[in-house]
Amino acid sequence: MNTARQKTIIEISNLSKIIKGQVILDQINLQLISGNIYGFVGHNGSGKTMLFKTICGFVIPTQGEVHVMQKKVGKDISFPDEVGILIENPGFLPNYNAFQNLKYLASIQNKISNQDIKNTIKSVGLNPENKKPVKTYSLGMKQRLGIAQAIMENPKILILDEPMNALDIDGVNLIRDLLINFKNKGGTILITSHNQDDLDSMCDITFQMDNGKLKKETKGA
Ligand SMILES: Nc1ncnc2c1ncn2[C@@H]1O[C@H](COP(=O)(O)OP(=O)(O)OP(=O)(O)O)[C@@H](O)[C@H]1O
Repeated sequence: MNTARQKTIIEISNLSKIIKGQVILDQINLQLISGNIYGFVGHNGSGKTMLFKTICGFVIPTQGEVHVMQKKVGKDISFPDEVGILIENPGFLPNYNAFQNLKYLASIQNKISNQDIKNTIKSVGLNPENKKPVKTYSLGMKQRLGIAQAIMENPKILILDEPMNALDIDGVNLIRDLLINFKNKGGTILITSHNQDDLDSMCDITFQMDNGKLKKETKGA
């Protein structure tokens, strides 16, 4: 769906990544419109994480270009602004509690208040007053905190690699509602999952990655 208020938010042209002779991303072209949820599926090692890292400026393309909000990543900007990212395990400080960890990260930009941080922690089903250090958290609790870290500064784009990993059924439902709410307020989401049901229930468009190549697969709900 493309309405007058929606615009191209991510544009990828002829993107390839080759490491030690192995083609990891293979001439990817992609134009994403704001206000949608885009799902990416594919076998282990098909290149989903590498694609996300390239969009975030963590990996430099061998060939091709990535533009996020009309700025060329790696040229106009090193890392795109206003993007919330969850890729692999977020590196939390193990002896800090949830609030202290997010406060520490939020102090880099200093855009949000302590109350904003507490509200975000609550929104992912954690207790902002929990004083236990994050090293005592379960995998699912750490994952929820990782999602909180990605959304807390109210970015325009969310890039989430396997956000539903390790979540229980309540967690999956909570995060799904939170992401749909984010989209309904105009946000754009790129998300991977190995669970097709997770993606079908919220994605506008799903892409299939296969051996570094990308193709549009299905029109979701
Ligand atoms: N730093 C690296 N150096 C060399 N090869 C790498 C590096 N990072 C990833 N790869 C390779 O790139 C390919 C794509 O990996 P990627 O992590 O993007 O897959 P994925 O689709 O996210 O897989 P999964 O579903 O298992 O998370 C794999 O063959 C992987 O071994």
